[in-house]
Amino acid sequence: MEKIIVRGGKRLKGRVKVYGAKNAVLPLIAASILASRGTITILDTPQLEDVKTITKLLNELGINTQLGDDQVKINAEKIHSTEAPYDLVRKMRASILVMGPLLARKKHARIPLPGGCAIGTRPIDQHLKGFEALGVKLDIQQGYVEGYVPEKLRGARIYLDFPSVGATQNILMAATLAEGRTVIENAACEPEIVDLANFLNAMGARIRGAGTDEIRIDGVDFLRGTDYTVIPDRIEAGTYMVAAAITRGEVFVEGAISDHLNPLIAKMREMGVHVLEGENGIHVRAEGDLKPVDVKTLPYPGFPTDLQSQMMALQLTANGTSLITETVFENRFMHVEEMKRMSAKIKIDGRTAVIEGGHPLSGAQVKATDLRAGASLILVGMVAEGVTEVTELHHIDRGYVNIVEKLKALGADIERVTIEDHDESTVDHRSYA
Ligand SMILES: CC(=O)N[C@H]1[C@@H](OP(=O)(O)OP(=O)(O)OC[C@H]2O[C@@H](n3ccc(=O)[nH]c3=O)[C@H](O)[C@@H]2O)O[C@H](CO)[C@@H](O)[C@@H]1O
Ligand SMILES: C=C(OP(=O)(O)O)C(=O)O
Repeated sequence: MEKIIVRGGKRLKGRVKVYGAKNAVLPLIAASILASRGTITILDTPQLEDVKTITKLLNELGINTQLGDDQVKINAEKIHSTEAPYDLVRKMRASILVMGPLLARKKHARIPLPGGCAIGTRPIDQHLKGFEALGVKLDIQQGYVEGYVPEKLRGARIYLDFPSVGATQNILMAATLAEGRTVIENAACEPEIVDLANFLNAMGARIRGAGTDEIRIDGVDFLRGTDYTVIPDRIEAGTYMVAAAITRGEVFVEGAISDHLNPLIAKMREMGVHVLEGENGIHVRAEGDLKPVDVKTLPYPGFPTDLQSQMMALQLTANGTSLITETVFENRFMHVEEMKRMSAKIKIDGRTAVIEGGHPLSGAQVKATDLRAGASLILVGMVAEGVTEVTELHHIDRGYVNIVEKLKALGADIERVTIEDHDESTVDHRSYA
């Protein structure tokens, strides 16, 4: 078993560089399925477990991939299969993003239903509604969703009931090769959507309006390979910004794009954290008392749910009562019970967490209940008295490369260790996403 061991009390200082965005690169890799000519190279690709999982998934479809140190090369000229294996999909919900590209390219896809996960039920009804509007026939049986295109995909006007990031991406990808115009209304506006549209346009697609709530796609006959650099990870950047503030340190987060992080920057400033937005990154400095602040998670440009637990860690160090209302996922407070083991004073009232800041925190043995929860427990550990041990690291590895090394370089007392565990089963029963 692996653990991250943190000893609290160190002030972080220095410079940390963010990698390419997990939530941008996964859809780009899925979208590569659409390129029937030439090779795609995605630069600044982070070496995350999720990236390895989706490239393996492409390999299962017969697609050639080469994952290098900071790039992935994909040649999807030949595709042998249109069925995604359950073992890969259960590891990573973003696997569902291969469905739109497969339907567009091969007129068929059979994908295991991704199911729920720790943070919520996460249905895919909006993805499926979009596919049906484009002319896909769907059949759901034995835990799989199967789609086929009897004739051609045809452009349509699709209104999303909620601006789902994944549904917007899946429909956008399918529509690139549909006949005529598709309009996605109430589309998600996240920077990762804009990045996907820019990537598809570089492949020869005709997409306008990405980044607004109405995206128009005019179908083309084929897409081709291109070289493309993925955007920096705003959630990784935000995590290091909080790491600087929570330890009352001073850190330059290189590569962070402030436009992508406006809600976090605004809330940190309300708390009294000094945030300087530069061209090449964001400088964060904090000292002394911080003020409590109320936060509500929302689709972009609102406060991101993926930074909710990290923000909660910071609120624990503010003087007074803060609130967090989680409106995106119905069960994204799993970290609260773990934080309570570290003496955090938090109460949950429905979708709102009431955080009593300013009380001493103590190190404890805790487990990462999901990806961002894992990061937030490390953050609390950095200001807790004594030793914190975080387990279930497979969650953290889905989204953070070298988090221990990066925090150590900033001065944190942190290490990752492997403990012999004789009772451990040899069968991997872990569910990841
Ligand atoms: C790989 C990736 O990019 N993951 C991100 C993506 O996830 P993901 O794309 O899964 O998130 P969505 O925006 O789709 O989900 C938001 C909400 O919509 C609901 N919903 C979604 C689709 C659907 O068909 N029906 C439905 O009800 C979900 O259950 C959830 O409550 O956006 C989330 C919201 O910013 C982030 O937290 C995830 O990190
Ligand atoms: C929830 C997340 O990812 P996923 O959608 O892949 O589970 C995340 O990145 O915080």
